[in-house]
Amino acid sequence: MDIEKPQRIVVKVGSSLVTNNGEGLDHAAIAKWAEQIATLLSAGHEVLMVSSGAIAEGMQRLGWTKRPHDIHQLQAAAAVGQMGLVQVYESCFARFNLRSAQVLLTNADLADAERNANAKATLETLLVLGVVPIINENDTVVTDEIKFGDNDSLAALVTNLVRADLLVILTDQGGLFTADPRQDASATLLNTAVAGDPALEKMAGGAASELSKGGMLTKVLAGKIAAQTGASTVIASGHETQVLTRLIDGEKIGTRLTAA
Ligand SMILES: Nc1ncnc2c1ncn2[C@@H]1O[C@H](COP(=O)(O)OP(=O)(O)O)[C@@H](O)[C@H]1O
Ligand SMILES: N[C@@H](CCC(=O)OP(=O)(O)O)C(=O)O
Repeated sequence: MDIEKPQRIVVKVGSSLVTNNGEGLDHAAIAKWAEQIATLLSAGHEVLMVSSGAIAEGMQRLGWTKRPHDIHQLQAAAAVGQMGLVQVYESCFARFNLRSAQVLLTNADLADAERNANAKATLETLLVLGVVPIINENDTVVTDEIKFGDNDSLAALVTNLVRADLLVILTDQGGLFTADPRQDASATLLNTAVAGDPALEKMAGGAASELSKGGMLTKVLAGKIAAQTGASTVIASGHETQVLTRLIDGEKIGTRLTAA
């Protein structure tokens, strides 16, 4: 690992990845990311996580098998599920003697100068303390993000906020394909592209399941936002073995969107 050049990295994990086929949170997967993040921290890197999964976990805890359409029920599920989400992260990071912290934000918070400055100062302080921030949308106070599954753009805004070098969006596909691989078997993986290229938006389709919302379009748009502060974005599969440590070691995995 390149300890000469430590990087500040935002890692976003989506609902499709953090949950176990509708059977609650995937503890084993979360433990593996925690282990890799522990390795990155000990090499001098700084890592912030943006994790979805509150609604999925809340539905599980409430015994709901179908995602409700009522927005307030979704908000209630997120409030229930967020408890479980941060419990799993806390216990997984504790295995590596690391502390984690719950940070709930909205796009509107980051658009407000005073709240933006406070969020930045808190996150910077957590990083200095060696604590891993676990960020999610504050679903109690917003509805748009739930409707559009916009944790991808929240991750990009966090990348801008803390001037991270890299945004890694882990999902259930190997990266951005020329078309949705679930619908088009001939789709091929893009290895690199320039963030903000409008052609990418045409390739990106919607989400895979009822549990996740954003699909690939919000990831491509997140790459465009992250590039505004010079960060590259990698979209890669969270199922890939040691994906985070291999990426930071310079291995080419998934799709890299570079800032022009
Ligand atoms: N061009 C594309 N390349 C890859 N995946 C795509 C593409 N277009 C649509 N998708 C879909 O996007 C899904 C990932 O988005 P989503 O389900 O919202 O994941 P997450 O919960 O990780 O945010 C994939 O499973 C895939 O079906
Ligand atoms: N804040 C919500 C995230 C909503 C969502 O669908 O996000 P994602 O799976 O990243 O497209 C949650 O934790 O369930």
